[in-house]
Amino acid sequence: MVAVRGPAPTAPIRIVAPGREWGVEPVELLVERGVEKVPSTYRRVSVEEEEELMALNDNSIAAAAEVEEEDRIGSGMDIPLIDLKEWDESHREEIVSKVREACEEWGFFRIVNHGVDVHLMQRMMQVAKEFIGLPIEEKAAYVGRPGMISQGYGSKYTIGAEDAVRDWRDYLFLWLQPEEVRDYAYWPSKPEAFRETMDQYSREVQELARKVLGLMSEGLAQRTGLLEEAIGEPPYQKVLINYYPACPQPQVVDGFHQHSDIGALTMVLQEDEAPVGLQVRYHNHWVPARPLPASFVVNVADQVEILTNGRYKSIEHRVVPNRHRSRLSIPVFYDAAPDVMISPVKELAQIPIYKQVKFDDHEHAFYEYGANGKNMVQSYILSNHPLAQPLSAS
Ligand SMILES: O=C(O)CCC(=O)C(=O)O
Ligand SMILES: [Fe+2]
Repeated sequence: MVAVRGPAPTAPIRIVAPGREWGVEPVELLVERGVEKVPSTYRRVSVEEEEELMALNDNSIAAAAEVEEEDRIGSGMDIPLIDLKEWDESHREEIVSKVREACEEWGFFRIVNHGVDVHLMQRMMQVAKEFIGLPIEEKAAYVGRPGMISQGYGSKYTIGAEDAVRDWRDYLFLWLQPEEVRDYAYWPSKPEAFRETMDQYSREVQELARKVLGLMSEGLAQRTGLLEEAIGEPPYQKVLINYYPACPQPQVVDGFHQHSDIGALTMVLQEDEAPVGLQVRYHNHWVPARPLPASFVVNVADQVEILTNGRYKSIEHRVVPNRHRSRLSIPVFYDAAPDVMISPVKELAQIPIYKQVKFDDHEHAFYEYGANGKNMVQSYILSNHPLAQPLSAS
């Protein structure tokens, strides 16, 4: 199986022999082999710590494991839900203030009646599922280049930290906008509808992201355009198809280790029938972002936190796998172009908290060292700012 040529590729097509160039073996293969204990490279909790926890919780090891898993799923809280119906008309003011409050307090919210065709959302999830369901030899044709920020199929982000603990996750990563950055060599040719669906999805979600940024700008400055202009034209767009296989020991691994997103804004489509996987940090709780049909989970990402001088929060989140079922998610990232310099917008920042950062440097640092909470954003806090000592928690 070789990479199938797509329309108008912008980079040389690489031909990969199946399974030959995995930077890291996909989690799917471990699961297929029926591992009962996760390999140590995936463990976030040592065997000793796990045993201690279990002994503390209950004499029954099995029950303790379940309790631990329940704890990770969080309590009865939920992220804000915003209905965008009539957002261009009578309800605009109300919607703008809900968006502002959600961005200030949670950094996360869910939107419904957002204007993206529900059937398109369902088709996108369906083609993603069909791609992930292909035999591993076929997916191997799209394996990403080792050693760089790469588009394609794989299981490991970090390119610098060789010994970084791995996430229980396989993924397909594609750059979507502007169209010149697409590398169609990595766009699956199966299922047949994948490319056309992704193309349409990319356009509709980008339009929605722009509108949501407009609402976020209005919440700050009574006008659209503030954040969109700072991010610049053309904005970039990337997509992940995240696949979290069922895990025999979900209590000791992360599907996606806690992180904040690096771009400006993320819009996540979750698999409806799947178990809760995404959890959002809210003060000292991990709050589950439960699947809700026809909705997107929207989150503020680092660039917007910096631009708004910390007023809108790019909040840490993580994904936990499930013992019995896999889960798919499709986040789309709205980012600045690599050479855009991001710093607090003057209009919003009498005393800037953050120094200026080039988006490219921020993005490279993320892929070099991997997701690690909010470490990167905190390192941009100006040393003479009161928040620098101690570092602000989000
Ligand atoms: O799987 C999810 O719901 C979210 C994944 C995520 O946080 C990311 O891809 O940045
Ligand atoms: Fe994320």
